[in-house]
Order: sequence, then structure tokens, then C-alpha cells
Amino acid sequence: MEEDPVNLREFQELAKRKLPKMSYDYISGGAEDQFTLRENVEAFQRIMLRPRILVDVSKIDTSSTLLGHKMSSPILVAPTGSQQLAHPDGELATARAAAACNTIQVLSFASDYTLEEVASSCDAVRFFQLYVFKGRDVAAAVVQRAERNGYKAIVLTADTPRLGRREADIKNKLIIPMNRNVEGLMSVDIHTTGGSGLEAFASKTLDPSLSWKDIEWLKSITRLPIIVKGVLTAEDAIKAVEVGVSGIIVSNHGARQLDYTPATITVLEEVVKAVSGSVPVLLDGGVRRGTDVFKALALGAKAVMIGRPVVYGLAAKGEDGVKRVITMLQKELELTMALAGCPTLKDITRNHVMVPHQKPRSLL
Ligand SMILES: Cc1cc2nc3c(=O)[nH]c(=O)nc-3n(C[C@H](O)[C@H](O)[C@H](O)COP(=O)(O)O)c2cc1C
Ligand SMILES: CCCCC(=O)C(=O)O
Repeated sequence: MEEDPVNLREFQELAKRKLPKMSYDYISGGAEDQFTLRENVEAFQRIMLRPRILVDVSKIDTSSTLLGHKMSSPILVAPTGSQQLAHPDGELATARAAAACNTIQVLSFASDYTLEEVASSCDAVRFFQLYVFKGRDVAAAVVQRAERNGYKAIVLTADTPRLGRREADIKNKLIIPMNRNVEGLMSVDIHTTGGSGLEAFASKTLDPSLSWKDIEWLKSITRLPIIVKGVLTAEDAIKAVEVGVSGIIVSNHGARQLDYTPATITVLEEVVKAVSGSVPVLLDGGVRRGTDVFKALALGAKAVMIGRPVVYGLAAKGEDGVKRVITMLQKELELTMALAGCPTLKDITRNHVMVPHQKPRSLL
């Protein structure tokens, strides 16, 4: 009988056994030396908790809201592309699992099921993640379709003017399915003479000229709130607020873009301070435990997103696997809150964590 994972790391091990090497390497991998990939996880492990005792924790409430939408917990599903590499049901399974868990799925622009197929798969609040391709009309058309199909926010990924260098994908000559959301809107020859097929596609499509002034353009083509994903500094957080975004995601793209960026949890507080409550700040990267979620909330995040764990759940057990990954993390958060003396999310404060001097271990 197949074993039942008891934590998110065991889901990763199961996914590794089930997936072809090319797919597993693409999902699990990071850029270049994968320094940041390790840091995203390890930086969480350097933060200790300061629990409070003798608090009535007979009732724990993990429920939260984001941009006015209710969620059962502050844990969202991050946008991850090409989910059919993990399971034939891909984004449809993820959509149904997220809906069943009462959380928000951010659908990737690079989804294997179209945004319309996902929208009609089940009733739920969901957001749409945008990549801006050269010749802006593709983005404009896709954003308008997202709006028509009931997506509630646009998550603009801003850390990918070009694709990061992922060496496993180069070696494996990664083959990626053609982007379904742009079918009929553009044709791209993704034949390569070797190397990563995703890199070949990305270098032909992504628009590296995208800049802050384009937020104005994005606002002119949609009424949806815009959340910017990929902020790692106070400087950019301030800019984002100035140009009128509705939310910020502290993210280094799961360490798949620029290597040697800091672990996201180590720059969260800087960003939170810079925006001083004007917009919600989310975080993704390396969240693997309920205690990680708790730590991010203590340092000022409104919510967190999980990327790889969802894809591992999908690879391991399809829709049920995704449900179990999300539920497992929600339950771990609930237990952490009880053991730390925090019956509601509002009770989690900066005083509940001890943050070490922020130097990566290998530089000490
Ligand atoms: C397989 C995979 C595909 C991804 N695809 C996208 C994408 O299409 N758009 C995007 O904005 N981020 C993408 N990301 C980044 C995630 O949204 C998120 O930032 C990251 O996975 C969070 O880190 P974690 O995997 O450690 O949870 C992808 C990440 C992975 C692992
Ligand atoms: C154009 C890149 C799409 C997938 C992606 O964002 C990733 O693999 O990290």
C-alpha cells in the first residue's frame, strides 16, 4: 500500500518517486547555485517562537480576509505554470481543491487548462497571474478575459523580465506544453536546438521593457485590483504603493529567478514597515510548516502563498493530494496558534518570534 504523507516534505518525496525526472527537476529546481532555494527554507528554521502560556485556546479561529474576500486561513495557492507536468487534471484539480478548502487559487498565466476552463470548473474566488508579453495586446486580451470570467484580482509578476537560469532544465532539455491561454492570439516557434524549451519560449515572449509606468497602462485596461509579485526591497514597496497597487507579494519566485536574493522571510519586515499598513503584504517562498505561516504573520504578512507543495500534492494524489496539502498546513497553523497562545490571527504579534541577526548561515 502507498504510504500516507504526514507532512509537506513527505509529499515532496512521494512526488519525486512518481514523476519523470524532467518534470520533478523543473518543479523542484531553482536558479544557478540554488543558494536562495535552500535559504528560503532555512531562514524560517532560524526564527524561534516565543509562546505565551495560560491563554484560553479552547477555540482557535484561523479565518482571514484578503481584499474583502473571506478565506478559511491566510494560506493561498501560488501561481505555478504547466501543472499537467504533475498530473493530467492539472489546474482543474488545484482549483477544486482550493475551493473545497475555502482558499484562493492564483491561476498562472502559464496554465495548461485555459482560464475559462478553470473558471467553469467550480465556483470560487480566484485571482489571475499575469505575464506581459511583447506587444502588449496579448496581455490586454487575456486580462479582459480574466475579468469577464470572474477573476477578482490581477497578480502582476514583476521579477521575470527574462527567465532565470535553471541548469537542470537546460540539461534535461525541458519540453513544456504550449501556453493555452494565448492560443489563437500568437504563434511561437518553440523548437530548440537543445537546452530548456521554457527558456526558448520565454526569450521569445516575455517583454523585458516592462516598467513601473506600465502599471498605469494595466490600470487603464482593467477595473480589477492589481497586486505586484516579486517585491524584495523597501524601495520597490514604496514605488508600488505610489503607483497605486492594491497589494504586494514579497517573493523571489521560489528562488527560480535571481539567485543570491535573500530568503523572503528575511526581507518581509523591511517591506511591511515601508508600506505602513497602506496595502496588504503577502509572502511566498519556503513555507512548509504551520510554524512558517505563523512566523510570517508575526512579521507582518497578511497571508502567505504556497507554490511547490501544492504541485507535489497534485503529483502525488491529484485533487485529493492538493486538498490534503492545504488542509495539513491549515491544521498545523491552527495547532501552532493554540500552542503559542494565539486564539485568533490578530493575537499573533511581533513579540511571538525571535529573529536572529539576518545573515545567511554560509556567510557567517
Ligand atoms: C513549477 C513552478 C512554476 C511556477 N510558475 C509560476 C508562474 O507561472 N507565475 C508566477 O508568477 N510564479 C510562478 N512560480 C513561482 C510561485 O508563484 C511562487 O512564487 C513560488 O513557488 C513560492 O515558493 P515555494 O515553491 O517555495 O512555495 C512557479 C513556481 C514553481 C515551483
Ligand atoms: C514564463 C515562465 C513560466 C513559468 C514560471 O514562472 C516558472 O517556471 O517559474
